Parts: sequence; C-alpha cells; structure tokens
Amino acid sequence: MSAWQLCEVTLPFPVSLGRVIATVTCSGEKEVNLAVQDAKAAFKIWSKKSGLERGQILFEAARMIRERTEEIAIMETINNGKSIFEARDDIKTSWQCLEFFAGLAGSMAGEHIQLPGGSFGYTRREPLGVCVGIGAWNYPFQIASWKSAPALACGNAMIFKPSPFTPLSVLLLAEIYTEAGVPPGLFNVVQGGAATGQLLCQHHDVAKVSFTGSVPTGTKIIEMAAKGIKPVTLELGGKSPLIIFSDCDLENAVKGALIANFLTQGEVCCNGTRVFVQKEILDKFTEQVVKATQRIKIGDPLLEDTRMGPLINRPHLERVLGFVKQAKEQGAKVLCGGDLHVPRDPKLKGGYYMTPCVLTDCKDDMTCVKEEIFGPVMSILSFDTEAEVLERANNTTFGLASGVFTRDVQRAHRVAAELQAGVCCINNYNINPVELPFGGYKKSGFGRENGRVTVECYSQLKTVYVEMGDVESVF
Ligand SMILES: NC(=O)C1=CN([C@@H]2O[C@H](COP(=O)(O)OP(=O)(O)OC[C@H]3O[C@@H](n4cnc5c(N)ncnc54)[C@H](O)[C@@H]3O)[C@@H](O)[C@H]2O)C=CC1
Ligand SMILES: NCCCC(=O)O
Repeated sequence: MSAWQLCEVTLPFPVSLGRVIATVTCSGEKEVNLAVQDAKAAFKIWSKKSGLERGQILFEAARMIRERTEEIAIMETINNGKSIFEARDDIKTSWQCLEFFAGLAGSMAGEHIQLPGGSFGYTRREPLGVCVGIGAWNYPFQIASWKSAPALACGNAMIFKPSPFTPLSVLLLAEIYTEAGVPPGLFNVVQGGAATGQLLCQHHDVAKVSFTGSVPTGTKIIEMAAKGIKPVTLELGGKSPLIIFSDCDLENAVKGALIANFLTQGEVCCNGTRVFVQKEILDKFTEQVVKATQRIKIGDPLLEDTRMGPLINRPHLERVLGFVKQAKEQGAKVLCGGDLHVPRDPKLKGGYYMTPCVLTDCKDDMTCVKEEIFGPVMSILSFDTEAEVLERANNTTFGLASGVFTRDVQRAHRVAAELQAGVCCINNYNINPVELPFGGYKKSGFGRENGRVTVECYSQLKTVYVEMGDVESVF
C-alpha cells in the first residue's frame, strides 16, 4: 500500500477553476515512517540490480508514460490549470527524462587508477539510499519525473511529496513505475504540506532531499538537511533577464519574449520576466509584443486552442494582481492586461483568471522588476549598451536563467558567458531539453536536474585502494 492511501487528516483541495476535484489524505508521522521503511526495503533490492536492469525498467516506464500521454495530460490540466497543449509537452519531457537516465544507467561507472608498485585504486559510483523529492505546483508531473528518473537510475529509492495544490498527477507516475516493474515502495508518494515535508527532511533514514519551490522554503530545507549532513538539490525561484539587441530577428524576439513570460500562466521559475530591449527597437518591439499578447486565447484549459488557463488559486491570483497594482503606483505603465478575467462560459466563472500583462516604463528598482511575480506579467526595460545591460541584468540575487537575442554570434557568446545564471538561451527562450543540465546560480539554488551531471547529485563515490605488495611497517 502506498503511504498516500493511509488517512490521518482529510483536506479538500480546490483547484484553479474554484471547484474541489479530489480529496486526498495528508501523511503524518506514521505514514512517513511507513513510506521510509518500505523505501529502505525496496532500496535493498533495487540497488543490487545492474544499471542495465534498472534502465530496462525505466525504459518500460517511459514507454508507458508516452502511451498514456493524453490521459496524464488531461489529469495535469485538471490538477494545475495549464492548457492541455502545454500539459502534453510536460508529459513529453517527462518520458524523455526517464529515457535519458535509463540510457545512462548501464554506463555509470567509476575509474581505475594505477599506483606505484603495481598497486591500484578504483572508484565505485554508489547510490545514496532513500531520497526525498518535494515539488512545487507549476509542473507537478514533470518535477516528479525530473527528480525520480535520475534517482532511480542511480539505484536509489524516492519518496515524493507533491504540492498540496496539485496532488493528483504524480499518483499516475507511481502507478506506472509499479506496473513497469520497480519493487513495491521504491517510488512512493506522500501527500501533505509543510508539516509532511518537514517530517521527510528530518527523517534520519533519508539520505538526500531534492526540492523545487520558493527561496524561503528552500532556506528551511537546507537548515533541516544541514542538521543531518544531507546533500540537497535546490531548484528555487528566479527573476531572469531576457536581453534583446537591436540587431535581432525581431519576429523571433517577440515570440521568444512571449514564451519567456506566458507559459503556464507565467508560473514558471525560469521565466525571462525582465525584458531588456535596446532603445533603437523599443517602440517596434513593444508594439508587436502587445499585439501578440492581446491575441493569447484565455479560457477552458482543456480546449485545444486555449493557450492560457487559470492561475493556481485565489490567494496567488490576488498576489499577482497586487504586483500589477503596485507597479502602476510606482510609475510603470500597463500596456495591456493585468486585470481579473471572467470568462463568458458559465462553467469557468469561478476560475482564477487574469489577462496577460505587459508593463513598460519600468525602472530597475521597481518591485515588479526586482521580485518574482510568478504570474503572467512582463516588465519591459530599455537599455543603450551591452556593458550597461549586463551590469543591470546581473544586479539581482537570483540566477536561474537568462536569454539573449542578437544576430551577432560573437556578442551572443560573450553575453552568455557574462550573465550570472545557470542557464542561458541564445535566440530562443524556455527551451530545456532533458539532455542539458538545468539549475541555478546565487539564490536560485544549486545542484542540477537533467543532463549527465545530475548523476553526481544522486550518487556518491567510493574509493577502493588495492595493495599488490606487502604492508610496509612504520613501527
Ligand atoms: N527552480 C525551479 O525549478 C522552480 C522553482 N519554483 C519556485 O517555487 C515557488 C512556487 O512554488 P510553491 O509551491 O508555492 O513553493 P513553496 O516553497 O511554497 O512549496 C514547495 C513545496 O515545498 C513544500 N513545503 C512548504 N514548506 C515546507 C517546509 N517547511 N518543509 C518542507 N517542505 C515544505 C510545499 O508543500 C510544496 O510541496 C516559486 O518561488 C518558484 O520560483 C517553482 C518551480 C520550479
Ligand atoms: N519546464 C520548465 C521547468 C521550469 C519550472 O519547473 O518552473
């Protein structure tokens, strides 16, 4: 039995259309202990398998996710409110991640080092044990996949706690792993909020925590992990710069700016929300961005042509609208959107909708430019020179992502090298293929997801020394 099925507290979870879609049970101490106990037992079996054997099961799970894409995407849309169009893409990057790490599983290896006198050493890449994944609500299925695929490929067990706002889709992932052949308890889901998360982080049999969420919660996670000397991966927030030089392909830059701001209702950690535009093209760029933003189809997220659904919940909607209000008070100009949106369709009336917003006349010290809004709000800032924009772009405590649009290839790479961020996209934005590492600099966190390097975040290295001669006595 999965720990999520055991009941201690019952909470209703309203979703973004204002209706309760499910009631799940929060896991308390008893359930967390059970989940850890099951995970430890499963780890014993799983960690003894060869990488190739683990990879075969992960390939099978990837195949099943791919086959069930539509069902999972519908569940994700109901879970989160994002458009079905986007949810399908999230499911795609999820099975791709499983395939990527399934492919790597068989080739995880240490090295052999020759030493004097014929002695030698070698290293073994070993799993950590029971890992915990804690997720945010914006990419529920994808976050669970991006954490569990490398964890399982490396031979670990994982207990995953989704956000209480999006408890559902990860259950399908647990079902699929089980059907694909992982030992019972190897991937277990516990439900709940901060209290359940704390129980997991503080559990003495938990070897690692991988967290996606806000900076304040990330800070608490490190504090708890520090007490147990546990490694952590932190994927936190951002306020990323997107720099648009006057020599860019304008049409691509406009499309890039929209992708950088309005996917998943703007609730994306790596969004390029500070859009720096070189003065020569500011008016033209702004005009085209506003036109394109006004064309975004808001509505029922399950409809094929919808591109923007409701925000996650009422308090978050109010928070985002509050940022727009404050921006106006501080002197920014709203060129479009930023208002509560009530769809005509009566069944959507309770939804937490707002119109996508473009702000101009923004200054670097305004709240909308400094703080993560996590909603569909783009702030446009103008600049003159490369040196100036680099200094302003880097003047933030965050460092998750960045982007640059230019036709000058030398400038593109020079700017990418200078930007203080874990990711830089040249002439596109929010492209995060699973082959490439994803993660932040500065307060946006540390550790990486995806890419080969993530194997290091879910394994530890053992050094073995082999003596081929006699022991030389020093006594
Ligand atoms: N860098 C990245 O990859 C991403 C970062 N984020 C960031 O996440 C934030 C929005 O997501 P939220 O779910 O509101 O973040 P949050 O930090 O409130 O919650 C994230 C998760 O942590 C759990 N949690 C809360 N308090 C906890 C505690 N004391 N101990 C253990 N677990 C605890 C929550 O239940 C949830 O599952 C934004 O700041 C955003 O930038 C979101 C998605 C991706
Ligand atoms: N697919 C984008 C990942 C970024 C995020 O989790 O917010």
